[in-house]
Amino acid sequence: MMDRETSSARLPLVQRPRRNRKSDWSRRLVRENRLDVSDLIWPVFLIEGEGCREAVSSMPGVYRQSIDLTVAAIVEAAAFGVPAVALFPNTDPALRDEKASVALDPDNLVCRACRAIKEAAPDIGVITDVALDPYTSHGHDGLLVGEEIVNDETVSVLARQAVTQARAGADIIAPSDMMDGRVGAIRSALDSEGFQNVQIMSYAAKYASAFYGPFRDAIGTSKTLRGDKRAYQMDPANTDEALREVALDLEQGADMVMVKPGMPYLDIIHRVAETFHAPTFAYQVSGEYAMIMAAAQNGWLDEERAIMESLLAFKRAGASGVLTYFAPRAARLLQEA
Ligand SMILES: NCc1[nH]cc(CCC(=O)O)c1CC(=O)O
Ligand SMILES: [Mg+2]
Repeated sequence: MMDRETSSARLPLVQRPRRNRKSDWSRRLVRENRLDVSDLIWPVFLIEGEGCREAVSSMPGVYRQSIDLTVAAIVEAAAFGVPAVALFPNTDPALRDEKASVALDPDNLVCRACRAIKEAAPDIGVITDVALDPYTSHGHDGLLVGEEIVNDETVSVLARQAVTQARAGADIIAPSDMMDGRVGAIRSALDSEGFQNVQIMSYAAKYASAFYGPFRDAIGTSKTLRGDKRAYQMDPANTDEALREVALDLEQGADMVMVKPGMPYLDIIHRVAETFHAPTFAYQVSGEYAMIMAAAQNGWLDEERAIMESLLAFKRAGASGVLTYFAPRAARLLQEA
């Protein structure tokens, strides 16, 4: 029997939320969200050559690799069940020009990689990036005329770039440029070339963010980028505008939409998912990757726990999946768990 003093200290609570947390089996039983390998899209960086592998110094553990090594890594990721990869080329600076000519070359790095991946790993989805920044001498996503990134002229190049990628076997075209009207133009260009089944994942709400820094190191645009991208990427202060952007892209034929960056924009992901009920993806961008890795390398964070918690947060916010440089690692951790 309890003595009078102890029992009088008991709070008269009917609800004790801690009861459900008392053991692992119980926590699993009431868990609301789960991260699954099928949620992961792996962005990879390409370079020319054979057997070539270069570290991206601002992204510890991430490499730019030639097509052969990329294909081998993707075969492995596919075996773990990663459903899709996203390709980003580091173009030889000598090949970059004002018109982004290489974007339309059917034998550019991305197109060759696409064909090689489709051949070696036919069951993984290949996502190609539509934007001109890997190909322009000034590092902008569109054509620069005077001081302006011109919208409509850029859109017609983007539509041709998309068709070029579809011909190389791309499964999903992902425009990351933020020009107005590009989703509609890409949809009709794809359809008129017989690519009705090629999907569009639109970077619908992409913000002008400081968190893209390491990515620009990876594709070699940090040094060449003239000015910034605020005249086409969104103002980090805005939410309603993100909903208007998403609405426009869905009207124009986007099959999936994306919010980018990820963790600082979980509120946007949540509102987009709740409002449109369309497949909504988050991009955990290079700067987010760099933050977690830098803190972990300093011993300030538990690396694996921080990775998995950050990814689960996207699911909780309502994302259908997440583009993350941690994809192969997270896939392995999920399998071990
Ligand atoms: N088309 C540009 C593009 N596509 C993907 C990223 C960033 C991805 C990342 O930071 O991981 C960017 C950077 C930018 O807008 O300058
Ligand atoms: Mg838009």
